[in-house]
Amino acid sequence: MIEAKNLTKRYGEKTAVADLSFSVEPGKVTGFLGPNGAGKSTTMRLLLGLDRPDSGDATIGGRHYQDLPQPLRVAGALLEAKAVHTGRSAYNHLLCLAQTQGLGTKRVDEVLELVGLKEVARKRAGGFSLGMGQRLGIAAALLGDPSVLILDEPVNGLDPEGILWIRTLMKDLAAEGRTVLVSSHLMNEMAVTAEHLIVIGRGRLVADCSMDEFIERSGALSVLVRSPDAEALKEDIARAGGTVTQSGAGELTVENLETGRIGEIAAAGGHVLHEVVPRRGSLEEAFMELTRDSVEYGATGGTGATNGKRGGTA
Ligand SMILES: Nc1ncnc2c1ncn2[C@@H]1O[C@H](COP(=O)(O)OP(=O)(O)OP(=O)(O)O)[C@@H](O)[C@H]1O
Repeated sequence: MIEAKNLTKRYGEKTAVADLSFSVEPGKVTGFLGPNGAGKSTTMRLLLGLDRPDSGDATIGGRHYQDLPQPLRVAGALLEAKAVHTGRSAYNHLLCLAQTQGLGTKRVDEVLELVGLKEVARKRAGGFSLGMGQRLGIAAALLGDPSVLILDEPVNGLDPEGILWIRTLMKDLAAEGRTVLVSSHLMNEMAVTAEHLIVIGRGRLVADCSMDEFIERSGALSVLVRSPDAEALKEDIARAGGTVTQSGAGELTVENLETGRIGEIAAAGGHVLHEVVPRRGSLEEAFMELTRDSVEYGATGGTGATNGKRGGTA
């Protein structure tokens, strides 16, 4: 279990994280979302004791990360910027890490196998592609067989096969009862990976709820209607208070009215219906809707500021 209590972190004038509280439960993948510059990486660094909060507290399993005697056995992390000694082989990189925690060479071989780097284990990590570097970072996170995983953009640089692999891995790790906190900008990927969401904007909590609840809360619901009488039906639906747009020949998209009510309107007007399908909004739509006021570096209406963040290392 990860706990953040009233975390606040300032960099000069800039408040990166503001009075942020949440807890991450074991047994499910929790997605950590927020627009660029929202404070996700800073929060992860605070959780891992890589930065000190100005106020508040961050604990993993009830203890500060920096107080854990063998931290890799409790929490594994992948942060955005990699800290691999470029001259070292993947094997030696992991072996050095393992030795600091009293872990043997057997575990190094196991994680190399698990992340699919066995064949290139003796090659210089500096020559690795972005995707291979991510796999090595994930291997390092898994080295101590930890009960908590904190992964910042783990799918970054991975090809479709790699993305599917990490998705399955995260779900399996959660199903084993581990706590998995993962950030990503890929909404479609998050939608099929995370069960719970913590969403922040401008360093503050925007939502802490299940994926389903988050999408429902945004109100991004519509109904797809197919009818040979689309033109006439469209007028009846609009008269009944529905927001209706013609999305194709004989196809309508209706907002503000539920499927049952649309069926009643069609029956009352004698319109034939071929299809009435409720359409749940996407995570992307919900995210855009609920974080609209928290976007710091948007394409329009922004301040023109650039993201002046510094890379972190783990
Ligand atoms: N070391 C630092 N010094 C100064 N400002 C920083 C530092 N680290 C982060 N910031 C600022 O704090 C804010 C939050 O940054 P952070 O990297 O945590 O956001 P993020 O949600 O991870 O963003 P992204 O999605 O772009 O990776 C940003 O405005 C960033 O510029």
